Amino acid sequence: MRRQNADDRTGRGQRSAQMNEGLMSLTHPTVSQESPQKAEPLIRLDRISKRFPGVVANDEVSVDIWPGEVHVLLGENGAGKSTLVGILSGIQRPDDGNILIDGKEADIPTPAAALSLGIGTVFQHAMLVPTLTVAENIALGGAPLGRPDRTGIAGDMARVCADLGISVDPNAKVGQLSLGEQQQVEIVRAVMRQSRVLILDEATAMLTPKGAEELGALMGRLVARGFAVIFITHKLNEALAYGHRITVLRLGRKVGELGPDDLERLGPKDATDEVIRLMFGERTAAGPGEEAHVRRTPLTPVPVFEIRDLSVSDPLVPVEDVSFGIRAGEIFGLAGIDGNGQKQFAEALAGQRPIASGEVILSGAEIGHLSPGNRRRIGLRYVTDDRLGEGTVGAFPISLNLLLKQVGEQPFWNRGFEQSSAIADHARQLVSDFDVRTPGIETPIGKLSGGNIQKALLARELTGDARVVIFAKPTYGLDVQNIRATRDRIRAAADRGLAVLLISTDLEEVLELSDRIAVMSQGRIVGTTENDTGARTRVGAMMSGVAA
Ligand SMILES: Nc1ncnc2c1ncn2[C@@H]1O[C@H](COP(=O)(O)OP(=O)(O)OP(=O)(O)O)[C@@H](O)[C@H]1O
Repeated sequence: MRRQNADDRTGRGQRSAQMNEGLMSLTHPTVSQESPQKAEPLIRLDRISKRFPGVVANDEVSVDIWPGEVHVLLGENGAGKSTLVGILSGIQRPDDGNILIDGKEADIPTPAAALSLGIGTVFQHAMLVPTLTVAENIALGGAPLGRPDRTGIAGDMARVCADLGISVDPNAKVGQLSLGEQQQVEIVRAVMRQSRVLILDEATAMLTPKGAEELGALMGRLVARGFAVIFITHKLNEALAYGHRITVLRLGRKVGELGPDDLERLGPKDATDEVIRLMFGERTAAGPGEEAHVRRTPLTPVPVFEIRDLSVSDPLVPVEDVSFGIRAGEIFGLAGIDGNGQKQFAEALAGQRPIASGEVILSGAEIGHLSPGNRRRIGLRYVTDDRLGEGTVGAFPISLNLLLKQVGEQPFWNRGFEQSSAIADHARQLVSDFDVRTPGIETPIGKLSGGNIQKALLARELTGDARVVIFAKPTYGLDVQNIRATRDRIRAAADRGLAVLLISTDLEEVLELSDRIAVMSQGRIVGTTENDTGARTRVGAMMSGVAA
């Protein structure tokens, strides 16, 4: 892990003056190199609030963005980071609060407005046209620096690239560049459009370790030249290696900020501990009925569901060598930041994706070669997080959706003929048992609220001869009541003796329900722990890429 010295970090170092002259005159007439840490921040977000139905994504968040600093935004999935930068980049409008740029109140109604205010955004997946060259992409959407001609653009680009230490061929087709190089092109484009603030939203998430390191070094060079960088990451080592200031968000609120002095004083180890405490520390607000995890039924000694050395091919996140077992009555939590292979893993277990190698064993029998339907018949159930896409057919009535995985089977179909009264009886029973609020069983399921669709999915997957249930992000996007109802169902399923795999990006949920917890990162299990005292910190550390 590399930390820059204080001069580097504030951009006050001697090297900046001459080195930057060319670039600064080209791009940055307003940022003073003498004192980037002047009294006024470049951007002040003042008590910004943003609400979505059922959730406060940003709750009076105040953040100052200084030139010459990489400002890291940290927080669990759903903490409110993307909403906050979305407000800055003109994608979202705040409900309350003010944005000040250079001390003056600013309105950012559109992405174009953000650009014209000097705020550029670089996304995880580069937003360039792959069939065009680098220079053509840079010229797209308006000529940077008022230069309509290609030669002029190429000249400006060469200067910016040279100054930032980037070597990209302007004539190369973007589709042939690595993702890291594409992001560099986006940064060059933003600089050439006179951006003063660069937002990098999980820009390192898809990069190789080398690509991430190069991007980190480039961020360092940018801030040394007086730019401000807002960097969102889930990796603590990156936050501490490249960040000069760290703001931690939790459940939409700002829960802490470590400035350059704090980071210097604490050093990497104590700063890591402090950030983990802020991100995952004591529960801030217990929801109704939330309580510490209590085991209610004794577990069987032998796992009923076992995964041995399972690997799943995937171009983005391959799953590698995953092994664990779940006993009847046990809830095994699989925590992790979204997009770390959980979906690929769950789909492979459910039979929706081929397994590259390894075994899936249910009650002693290897089932990895079985179709999804046959896995279901022997008791394996999968509650997908894609409720409307993969889990249900929106235009079909509830009654049919409740039987979607049993179409053609007795007693609901007989020699290909629908048995309407059996289907209706079954639907009425489940709608009543699972409290699905609907005008009727013939209502298209797509017309129901998210919470009621989830109830119908649970009804379908938890009834019959279920023995193992895999839940993928089961409460994602639900309101508080439906979250409670879903968690109660999960616990009740385990209490009935089912083996439960709970895949969730919500650490509170995993801690509330699980007996044991594993963390998946980049397709691998990076650690497993009992859900006992200290589990929160251990799991939080593993989720942030810090060894527990
Ligand atoms: N367009 C939207 N409509 C409804 N809810 C939304 C919308 N955008 C975000 N949310 C909700 O707002 C909350 C904050 O989301 P946000 O994406 O800002 O978090 P985040 O910290 O960026 O998470 P992640 O690390 O997963 O990207 C979440 O509960 C999310 O579900």
